[in-house]
Amino acid sequence: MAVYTDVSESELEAFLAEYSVGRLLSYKGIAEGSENSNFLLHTTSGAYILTLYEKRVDKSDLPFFLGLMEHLARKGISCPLPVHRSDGSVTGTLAGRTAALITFLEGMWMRRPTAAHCREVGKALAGMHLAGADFPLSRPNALQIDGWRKLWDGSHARADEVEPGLAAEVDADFAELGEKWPKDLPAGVIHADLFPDNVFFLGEKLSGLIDFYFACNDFYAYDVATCLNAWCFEKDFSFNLTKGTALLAGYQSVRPLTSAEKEALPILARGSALRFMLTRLYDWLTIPDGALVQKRDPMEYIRRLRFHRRIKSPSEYGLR
Ligand SMILES: Nc1ncnc2c1ncn2[C@@H]1O[C@H](COP(=O)(O)OP(=O)(O)O)[C@@H](O)[C@H]1O
Ligand SMILES: N[C@@H](CCOP(=O)(O)O)C(=O)O
Repeated sequence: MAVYTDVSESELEAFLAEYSVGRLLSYKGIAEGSENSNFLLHTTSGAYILTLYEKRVDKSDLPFFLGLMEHLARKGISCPLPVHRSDGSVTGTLAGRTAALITFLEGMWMRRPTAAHCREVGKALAGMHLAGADFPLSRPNALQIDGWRKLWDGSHARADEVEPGLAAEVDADFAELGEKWPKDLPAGVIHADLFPDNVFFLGEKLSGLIDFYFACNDFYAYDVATCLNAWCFEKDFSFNLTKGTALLAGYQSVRPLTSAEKEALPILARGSALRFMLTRLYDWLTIPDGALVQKRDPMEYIRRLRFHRRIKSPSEYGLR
């Protein structure tokens, strides 16, 4: 459920009066998503998404996130476009929250992506990396190793409640990743959360990317590694080599990886699995049952971590 804040019709109409989007016809909360409150709106000029930013989004990051969507859309990437208000700004206040209106993207996310979808997502990710290269703003990745440590410090004492031995197992990952994490790879603006629920398709054709609220500056290959984790594992946690091959070939058809990036892929995939395991674990242990925030299973990413620890060569991901 991702409607944390209720919005009344009269306050929404007052908010919309600052936009040239016509008259409000209908609005409803969207159950999907986890960080913010989202509503689907229909007005006499079309469909829009209204987002009320909740407490996990730092408001000072909004110019980066919304500016990035605008920059990418201008460069031909299919993603939502923030709608400007009459004073030129892209955010206002609604129901006590900072809020923005963005354009509606057609399509749906794939619950069971195929290799063809993986290839498309690889191409789109590389296209986004190239298009973001001259975006003038930057935002450090708060979820790099120091950020992971903070999450781990808040979870370590109770980690063995999820699986006995987990605390020691993950301590060893931290030690190894701290030592082996690459220092210098091609970097720029990355999406950082390009999971299937953030990519829309119309049939097998990718229709757009959404949810840029983790976007930041980091290694491009780290974004590729995140996609391998999110798109290429099956429900039984086996890695699907056909999907990995398709995703990496799709990416490289637009932006070939350097040999240093290829070599770093196993460690980046392991780090990315640890990052998502940690945010999930932290939420799992700290969010009370019955709260509105959607809790995701950290074990899914522990299983991926174990897979990456055994990788001997990047070719095991399907890299050519
Ligand atoms: N521009 C958009 N066009 C169409 N649907 C959207 C758009 N943005 C968000 N949505 C819908 O809202 C849901 C939640 O959006 P998302 O940005 O992932 O939220 P959160 O940041 O809270 O996770 C998506 O799964 C999708 O159904
Ligand atoms: N993709 C993350 C959670 C972030 O959720 P989103 O709804 O903002 O995409 C995970 O799976 O752990």
